[in-house]
Amino acid sequence: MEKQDLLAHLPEAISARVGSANMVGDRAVVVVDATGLSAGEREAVEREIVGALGSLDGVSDVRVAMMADRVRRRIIAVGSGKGGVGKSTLTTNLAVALHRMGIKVGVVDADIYGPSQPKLLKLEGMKPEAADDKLVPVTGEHGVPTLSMGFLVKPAQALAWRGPMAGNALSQLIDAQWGDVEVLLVDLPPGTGDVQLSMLQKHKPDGAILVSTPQDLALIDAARAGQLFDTGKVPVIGLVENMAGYQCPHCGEVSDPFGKGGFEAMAEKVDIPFLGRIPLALPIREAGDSGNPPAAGDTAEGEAFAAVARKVADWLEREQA
Ligand SMILES: Nc1ncnc2c1ncn2[C@@H]1O[C@H](COP(=O)(O)OP(=O)(O)OP(=O)(O)O)[C@@H](O)[C@H]1O
Repeated sequence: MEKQDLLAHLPEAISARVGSANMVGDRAVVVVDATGLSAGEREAVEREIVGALGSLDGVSDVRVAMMADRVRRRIIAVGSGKGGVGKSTLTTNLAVALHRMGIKVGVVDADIYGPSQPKLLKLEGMKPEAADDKLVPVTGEHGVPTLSMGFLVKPAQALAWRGPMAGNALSQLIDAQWGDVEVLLVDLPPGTGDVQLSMLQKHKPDGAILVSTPQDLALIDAARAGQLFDTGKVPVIGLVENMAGYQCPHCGEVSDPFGKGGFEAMAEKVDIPFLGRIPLALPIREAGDSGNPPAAGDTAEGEAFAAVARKVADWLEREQA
């Protein structure tokens, strides 16, 4: 029996998903594209195929293989020249904003020395389980599947880690059961260490977003020149200026203690797209502490993150095309 003969016995909705179907001796072997199907739907598809083909003359056994990982998953690394500039805050809010736009996004918190995604996404106390030797990301109320170094190790332990251990831990997070996640945002530790190297060598990102505060211009400029991303031939999607301008908690007026416009000019000079400006605003810090990302709401701060997310979505679309 040829593929067409076997497909003729399956409902159209199922045969449309069949990549290959052939007979190996008296066994029918069917490979199905299970992209986007839940575990229950996959079981139902498998039952139906076994039921339909198992009763045919000449078929004594049916094997169904589900190819769940046909999703073209893009990895976007979020990095910074130095710590404390809001890289984790941006990653969280970008993920929540992209999720609200209907993009299937997941977060890897690769910051071994200061994993903060469990707190930012209100996942503290949750633990990922393992299935088929792979971690299953946890998903909280913000709807973003997440895996964090914080789930694997205590920060004090991680301080003693050397390259290979950090690299292995990163691989466990990235090669996890991400299901139908299309975009994986990776919150990197600051600077250029073992995790970043491992990221470039083993899990080359499709693009990178750099975060900086306005007064770090010189630093990021210098950092960029020697940027791992450049040498690793990872396209920089753009720069985000965080803590730009101070928003008065009383009157809401924004002032610019570090000046204004220099960041954009710098982005232009080094020919990197400017993705947007996030104000230095008390609600952003408070939201981080309570695990309620502003991007989940419709405040001015939430809109600032949504604007960056729209540019990232544009990039994803262009890159796909
Ligand atoms: N735009 C902002 N307005 C006010 N507070 C902010 C803003 N962005 C970040 N913060 C606060 O600054 C602190 C550092 O932010 P965050 O942890 O996101 O930085 P990071 O670059 O990831 O740091 P690390 O190097 O520790 O990973 C946090 O307390 C966060 O709530």
